[in-house]
Amino acid sequence: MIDRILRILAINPGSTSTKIAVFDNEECRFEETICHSSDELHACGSIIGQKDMRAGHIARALKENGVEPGSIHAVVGRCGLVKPIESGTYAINSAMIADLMRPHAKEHAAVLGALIADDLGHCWNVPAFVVDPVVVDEMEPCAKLSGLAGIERRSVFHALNTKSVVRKAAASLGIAYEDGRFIAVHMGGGITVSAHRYGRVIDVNDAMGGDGPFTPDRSGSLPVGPIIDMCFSGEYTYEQMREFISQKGGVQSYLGTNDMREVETMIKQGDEFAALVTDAMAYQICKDIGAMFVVLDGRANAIVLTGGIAHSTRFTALIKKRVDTLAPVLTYAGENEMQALAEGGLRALRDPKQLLTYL
Ligand SMILES: Nc1ncnc2c1ncn2[C@@H]1O[C@H](COP(=O)(O)OP(=O)(O)O)[C@@H](O)[C@H]1O
Ligand SMILES: CCCC(=O)OP(=O)(O)O
Repeated sequence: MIDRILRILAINPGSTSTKIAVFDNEECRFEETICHSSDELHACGSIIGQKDMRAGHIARALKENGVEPGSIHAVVGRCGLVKPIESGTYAINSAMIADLMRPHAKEHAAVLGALIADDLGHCWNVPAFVVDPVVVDEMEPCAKLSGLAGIERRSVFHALNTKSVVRKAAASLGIAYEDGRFIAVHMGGGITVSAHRYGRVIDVNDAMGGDGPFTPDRSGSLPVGPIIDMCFSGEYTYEQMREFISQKGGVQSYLGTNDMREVETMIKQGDEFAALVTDAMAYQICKDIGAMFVVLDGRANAIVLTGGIAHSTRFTALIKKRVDTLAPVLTYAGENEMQALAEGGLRALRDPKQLLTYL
């Protein structure tokens, strides 16, 4: 018997790009990354204000690639900061849309994945799903305590990509994801170091919360004392302080760019400070890998490096030299998010019982 071909549109909005792909079953028919200039983004005013602009690019890309909307069976989007939930594929419903419209959810472009998928699903009368949102929460109770009553550690990370690449890494080692212990390091705009034990992410730094290593444009964890002083100095607004954590911290604050390719060029041209900043980012990542190794009771099948920065062999070498005695280091440069979105959508279409409900 020949399987019916199911066509999936996958939508993945990032802070500076919108990736879209169309899959016929597991096979990618086309994939396109639409890069947005900062002028194009600023002209929209806010992340939510970018929705129509990004949706317009998607419509154009579908047309150019000869994909008729009527041929699509489901739309699957990356999803942003909704409530903490279990890993899986969720039907987009009114409760999710209401949560995506809350101010805190609008801080990251991933919110647009669900909103655009929902619009297109209604327009084409097909189901709209999200897969492994950034708020997948499988953290152990012990990992939730911050050290101050009233502040709980959050699970906000690259769940979609890291679960997908760790599955691949496990398969390459001949073990099931659900049977192994892995440390995944996603190194992109945000950097997260996650401990995967038997298929669950039991601890991870908060990608958006001033936690973990510094990144191309986020501060990561900071000494709290000086931050309190800055907050009350009268020199900075609330929004400026938030920006240090989410957009204007990290490499951006030291070197004036968040593009690690530019930083590599600076280093090649002899810029010693750029080399020091890069070394420090790798050093902080390694400290968190060490912490997650301990979270996994000192036993890991592999350390998996992924995300855009994993394309840099100079950078991955800086990490390997400190941690390759702990476990084999496997590199999956870039991300596997489009495939992971499509696979999540296909699972839900083929077996609707697997579809989870967002409450
Ligand atoms: N070949 C490369 N060498 C070094 N850095 C790279 C390379 N390719 C991409 N990057 C960097 O990766 C970061 C973006 O990673 P990516 O995973 O695409 O981001 P996001 O997690 O935001 O989707 C940027 O800082 C970019 O400069
Ligand atoms: C919101 C958590 C995931 C994240 O940081 O994504 P980016 O690296 O794409 O900004």
